[in-house]
Amino acid sequence: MSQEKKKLLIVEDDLGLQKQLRWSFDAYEVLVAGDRESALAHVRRHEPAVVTMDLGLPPDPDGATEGFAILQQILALAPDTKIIVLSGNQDRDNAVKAIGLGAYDFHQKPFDPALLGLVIERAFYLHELQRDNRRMSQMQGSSPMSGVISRDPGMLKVCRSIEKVAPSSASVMLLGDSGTGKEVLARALHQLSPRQDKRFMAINCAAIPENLLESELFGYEKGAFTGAVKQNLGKIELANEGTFFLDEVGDLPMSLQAKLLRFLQERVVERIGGHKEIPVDVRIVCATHQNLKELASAGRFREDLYYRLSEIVINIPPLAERIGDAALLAHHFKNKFNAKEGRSGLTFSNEAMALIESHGWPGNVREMENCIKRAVIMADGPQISAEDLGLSSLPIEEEAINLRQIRDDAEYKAVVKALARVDGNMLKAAELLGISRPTLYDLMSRHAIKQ
Ligand SMILES: Nc1ncnc2c1ncn2[C@@H]1O[C@H](COP(=O)(O)OP(=O)(O)OP(=O)(O)O)[C@@H](O)[C@H]1O
Repeated sequence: MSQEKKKLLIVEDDLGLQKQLRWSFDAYEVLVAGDRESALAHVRRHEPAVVTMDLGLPPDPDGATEGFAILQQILALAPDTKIIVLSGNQDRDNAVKAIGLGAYDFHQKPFDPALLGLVIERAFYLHELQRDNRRMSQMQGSSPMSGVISRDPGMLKVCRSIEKVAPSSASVMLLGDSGTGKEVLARALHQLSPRQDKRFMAINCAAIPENLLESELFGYEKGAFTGAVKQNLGKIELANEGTFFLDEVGDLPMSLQAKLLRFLQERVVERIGGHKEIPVDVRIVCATHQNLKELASAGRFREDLYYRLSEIVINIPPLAERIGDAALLAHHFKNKFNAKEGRSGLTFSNEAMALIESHGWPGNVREMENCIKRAVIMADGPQISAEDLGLSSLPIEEEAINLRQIRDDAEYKAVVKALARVDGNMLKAAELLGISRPTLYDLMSRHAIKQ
């Protein structure tokens, strides 16, 4: 099946450069425009996700007024378009101004095909990500994933994995720290599976004493032990045809690990005190914050059970590693508790937001939820102050959201990391970064990085 090529629009009046760009990026469907009219016609007709453009275009080939005008018109027509400005050495200021007008990035002429290729690839990636994100938020309310608030690429990947594995019957293991949303995701998986109309039963292996856990899982017959005055079905049996969620499975005692394994192999349960094998059809989802592989090699978790439970493993990133999610979730919970507490219009002060963004959130989303709940109750005026959050750390310097600064920081970090990884070998570092050696030298001198 032929896959449709992604569309890249090149706005350039120099015929030689047009050709060069077309050749360099033939992995895309390249559209070319030499002036405003044809550029806008292509945008209307093909809606390219990424545009590269020269600012000096007729009727102002030596200035940037026409380039700026086209840039603004493209963004007015298709605001999500990622526009990469190709600028000469002398019009760097204009390129920066173009970023201020909404361009995605700029790249210096003469262009380096490998480096520009990377920038273009990243722009397509970002465009796709934003489209997926919008699709997700449009589905809000109707999709089982709507309860999972995130814009972080890692977390969105997790959501996509859940959507992918949900229709199968594979057992899924969710790995993540406490409060990262393992249960929310397990429920979403159930809702997206063909078992959605049946029960979702959950049990937390760490919260139930060992002697009760067995009867909770497998049930018991009347008279099985003192106090067993009537028959009681276990959670596994109750989940028949549905999904059974074993939270904190790493805390399952050894004796029950053997019993669970037997169930997974034979798919029958025997109630305590009973003599009948009862067939049960459940989809198993489990979760833990522990390193089960380590537990297995330390002899505290059965390896055979581990492999049975982990047909598909999904790693959930901690909140501190999710880009932009702290602020997003804070707003989400603030709106939720505002509505609950009847406090409309409550906002965060700048200091409170800076603190939210800089806090490490060791308790992840649960800590955030509790913190914002408290803050909504504590806030006196129309704003939530940093004190209302009740967090011990003080706000650190406000994080930069200036695009240029962020890009500079990222560039600096990538170069330093690449050099460190290859022990200072320039050729290898350039290869790793996907740029030419001269470009690497340029970057190093710009960021004052010593060889
Ligand atoms: N991405 C998210 N968007 C919105 N709410 C979330 C998200 N992740 C978690 N929550 C909320 O945070 C709380 C904790 O989530 P959950 O119980 O799923 O975490 P967990 O990883 O299972 O925790 P534990 O390991 O301690 O059982 C819940 O109230 C849940 O609704």
